[in-house]
This record gives sequence, C-alpha cells and structure tokens, in this order.
Amino acid sequence: MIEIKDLTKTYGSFSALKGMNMSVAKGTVFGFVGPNGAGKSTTMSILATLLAPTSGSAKVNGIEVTENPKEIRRLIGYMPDFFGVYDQFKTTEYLHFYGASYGIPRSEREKLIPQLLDLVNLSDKADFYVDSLSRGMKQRLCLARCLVHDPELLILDEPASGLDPRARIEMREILKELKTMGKTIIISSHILPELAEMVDEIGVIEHGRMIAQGKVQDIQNRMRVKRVLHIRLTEPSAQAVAFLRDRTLTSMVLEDEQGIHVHFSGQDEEQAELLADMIAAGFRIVTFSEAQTNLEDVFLEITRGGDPA
Ligand SMILES: Nc1ncnc2c1ncn2[C@@H]1O[C@H](COP(=O)(O)OP(=O)(O)OP(=O)(O)O)[C@@H](O)[C@H]1O
Repeated sequence: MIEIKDLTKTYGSFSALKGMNMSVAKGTVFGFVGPNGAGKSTTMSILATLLAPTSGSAKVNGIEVTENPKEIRRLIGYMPDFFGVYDQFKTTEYLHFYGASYGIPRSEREKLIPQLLDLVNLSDKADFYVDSLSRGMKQRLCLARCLVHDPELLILDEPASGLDPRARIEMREILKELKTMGKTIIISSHILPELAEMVDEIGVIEHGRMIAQGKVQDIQNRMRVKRVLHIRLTEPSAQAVAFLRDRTLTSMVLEDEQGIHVHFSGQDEEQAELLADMIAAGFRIVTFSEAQTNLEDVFLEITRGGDPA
C-alpha cells in the first residue's frame, strides 16, 4: 500500500528526512514511532500530498504521490496533528460539508453520516455545535471526517494526543473496528504501550531515518540483547552477587531488598545454563525470572542511539 524509498526533505539547510525507507502492506496497522522532531509528521504530510519531498519516492498503491495527488487524495484519509473544526457548524453539517467536498451526493450523505457518527460514538451529538464538543469528541469527529469518502488508507498523526485515558481507550476501540473493516492504517503516537496492543508492525524513526521496522514481537526480540533477570534467593547473598559478576554474559549486577537484578546478554540456552550453574553451586533460589520488556523499553533502547540491526 505504501512504498517509500530514499525520501528526503530539507527545510532551508535543515534535513528533516535523510533517506527514509518504509513499506506497509495492505491491511496492516502500522505504528509510526519516534522522538519529537524525528520526521513523522513530515513523512505523513508528504504521503498526504500536502508537502513536496526534496528527493526520493513515495508511492501509495503504486502511485507516486507527486505525480497524481488527486488520485492519492481519493485513496487516503488524513488526520493531522493539529486541526481546526469550523466551530459554527453542527456535527452533522460539518460532515455534510466534507462529504460534499468529495462530491458525495446529498442522498448518499444522508445515509452515510449517521453510520459514521455511530462508528465514532457521536450519534447523540449529531445536532450539537462542534464548538460544544469536548476535545476527545472533536478528535473523533475529525476521524469521521477522514472516513467520509471511504478511503483505503488512513494516515493518523497522533490521533490520541491530548486525550484523557478514557478517551484514548475509546479512540483505540474505534481504530480496532476500522482494522476489522480492512483499512490500512498508519498511526503515529508517543503512547507506545497502547500502540503495541493494536498495531501489526512498528517503524521507529529517528533523525529522519527509519532505524527499525517490523512486527512488534520481532523488534522486541531483536532489541532484547540485554535481558534483565531477577533472581531472589532465600536470603541476601554476597557470594551470589560475586558469582554473577564473574560470568561473561552478565553486567550491572545489583542487589536490593527484592533480590538480585542482572543484565544478561545471552539467549534462552545460556540463561538456562546460568540457572543450572547457580543451583549446582548451592545457591537456594526462590525465583529466577526475566523482566518483561514492553514497547516503551524497546523504543528507549532503540532511540538511545545506533542502529539495532
Ligand atoms: N516548516 C518547517 N520549517 C523548518 N523546519 C521544519 C518545518 N517543519 C518541520 N521542521 C523540522 O523538521 C523536523 C521534523 O519535524 P516533524 O514535525 O516531521 O517531526 P515529528 O517526528 O512529527 O515530531 P513530533 O513528534 O514532535 O510531532 C523537526 O526538527 C522540525 O523542527
């Protein structure tokens, strides 16, 4: 659905994108993550045909975005990170306005708009002024606006930003529904653990380059060069700490009231060996577990610098 190759964007002498590569298959929900200023919005604006790239290629459904922007706009629904919502309109009028802009006849819009309002849980606000909606409701209305022409691809720039936890959950539920409808969705966010639950793939962008892309689990596995092990013995043991510090695959061995925490750079086999060796050495182990890493840890690990590959 999306194929980006060597995409660059410079603003004056500043390079916001320095050779972006990214591909997203049809039907995928793709989480676009990266620190502030990494180039997420720039990439999304180029895909949405609102910004011209400096060089490189960005295709949606095989069509170069710069060559046929009109066709691209039929294919995509774009939700920017900042948007205005014409406060003097009522919710229904607002959607009629956008529907009409896409050339959808009134009779069709009359059927479509109640369905869209239902999808984004705003049916009870159909006759309210946009001005009177809460921020979360306005975000949902904006999402409905993106769906008016039934686009295949949704480009959502931080759709959950500024929402309270409850409103974020509501937004997540709507996105899940859109996924089941077969839409391809690119969503940028800083709320990474939430993203992990709903995306099929993530792409991590830093300093204008994609530094890791793949299935959430694969990236997590790749990044788990260092596992954090937690070992609790029947009683604190300076010998166990010394034993662990002596091993080649361990680092940062620390003991606190919860037990011993140790960074471990081996894989499953070596981890099993470590446990067996500790038991053989006579340490009385109560628990030996691996701390779960989540997407937040992965993100921090990756963006700490360097290419994880
Ligand atoms: N119009 C512009 N003129 C000059 N620099 C710009 C312009 N737009 C963006 N930039 C710069 O390009 C870089 C990438 O910005 P972009 O908005 O794409 O980042 P982002 O990853 O979306 O960040 P955030 O998470 O903060 O929204 C930033 O350093 C930004 O300051």
